[in-house]
Amino acid sequence: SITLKHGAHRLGKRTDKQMQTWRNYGLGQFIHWGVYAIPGGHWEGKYYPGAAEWIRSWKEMPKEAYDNLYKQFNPEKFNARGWAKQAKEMGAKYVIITTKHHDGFCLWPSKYTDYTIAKSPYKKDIIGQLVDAYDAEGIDVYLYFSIIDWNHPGYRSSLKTEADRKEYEDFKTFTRNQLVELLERYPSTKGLWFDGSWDKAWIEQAEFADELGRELREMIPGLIIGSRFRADENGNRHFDTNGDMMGDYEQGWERKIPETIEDIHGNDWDCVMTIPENQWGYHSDWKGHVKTSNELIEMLVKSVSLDGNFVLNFGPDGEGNIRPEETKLAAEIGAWMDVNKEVVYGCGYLDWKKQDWGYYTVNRETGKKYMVVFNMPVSGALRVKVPDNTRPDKAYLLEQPESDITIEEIHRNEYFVHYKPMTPVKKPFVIVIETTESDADEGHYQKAKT
Ligand SMILES: C[C@@H]1N[C@@H](c2nc3ccccc3[nH]2)[C@H](O)[C@@H]1O
Repeated sequence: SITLKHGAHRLGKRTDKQMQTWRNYGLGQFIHWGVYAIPGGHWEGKYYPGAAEWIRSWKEMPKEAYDNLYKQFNPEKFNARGWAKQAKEMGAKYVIITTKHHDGFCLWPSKYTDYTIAKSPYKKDIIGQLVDAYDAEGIDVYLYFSIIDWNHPGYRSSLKTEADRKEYEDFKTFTRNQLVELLERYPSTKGLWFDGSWDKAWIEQAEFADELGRELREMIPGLIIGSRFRADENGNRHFDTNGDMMGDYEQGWERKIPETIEDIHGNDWDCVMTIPENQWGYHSDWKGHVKTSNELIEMLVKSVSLDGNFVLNFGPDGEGNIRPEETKLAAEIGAWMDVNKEVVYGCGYLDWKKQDWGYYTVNRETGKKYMVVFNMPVSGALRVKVPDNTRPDKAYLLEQPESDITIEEIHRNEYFVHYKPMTPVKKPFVIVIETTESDADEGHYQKAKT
């Protein structure tokens, strides 16, 4: 490997308490809220086919019109306590809240720009209310911050001229000032979720970004920052020139989930996911497939089974309401978590061969192993392959600990867990499987000669 001044500053996972807490969350909530919720994906009767929070970039949206929307932002229905209560009931252990998206509108009264909530009819600090409400529910708060800022005069996506560079210096100072301001105002923040860091201009700021990250981490010991924040001195993002991840967890899984344990390269990671195909901010007319709670629960369990966190996005409307579709899904996920949360919280990857019926998770403290079943085989026989010197002794339904499910040995290190549900299976369910470390098997299985 080569020597880097601004590459990864740590190899391997962070082992401190704050990161252990992060690793054990399992389920998080993303909130995308801002003035883009006012048009909600439409303008003068025209439908915007892109992501609602990007409507300012649409050729049909006059920039002037968008940039004046804040003058009508007055979300009277906004109820931070209600949002936090709903997230608690869903089972979210952390929340990531947009402080400022690509449009540059600040949901907190920043003193470094007038383009903030303080200058809207609503006036009050939205971030402060959300931080207090989620803290009160015991849900850890993380702040989303977009480096891209279409409102700031010094922002550039690339630096072509000396004038660009001079302007961009002001933008860099502004960016640092806002981040320091956020951590000073909201010291209970556990981490920052950076976005919009793919511009050439920012990629060239390896030294500045590295120094800024150091300054922010000094302000809040244990602060958690993902791999999307900065590039190394050769312009490499997420992974430096030596292939080592920069930051505390991998932030590359946006609307996608790793397939195998090899895909995560031994790093912590989160998946951030939308309910429709690709809408983060409020769009009043979702087109295409809207994910069901069964699909979202499978994504959650698949993420946990591969040692990651799953963060589900909510996009409140211009009035401050959580839309009915999201309320319904939050309730359905919450009902499932009420019964099955122990297969998510504090759980991770079990190195048993993945089977078609679903996913294994294991509790990192207790070693308790779970089979989370999504696809019941017509036979009712759930195949389980165990590592050498491991013998499954007992299996029972998590919901009925007194149930005793038959385990049949069918081959060396291979078993059928025979389960015939009494009633039609409508939601994923969990079988707990207990094992003992047995000595080498008696060798009564003969390998074929071929
Ligand atoms: C977490 C998500 N990241 C932002 C985003 N902007 C993009 C531009 C191009 C490709 C992907 C993008 N994701 C989305 O607007 C949302 O905030």
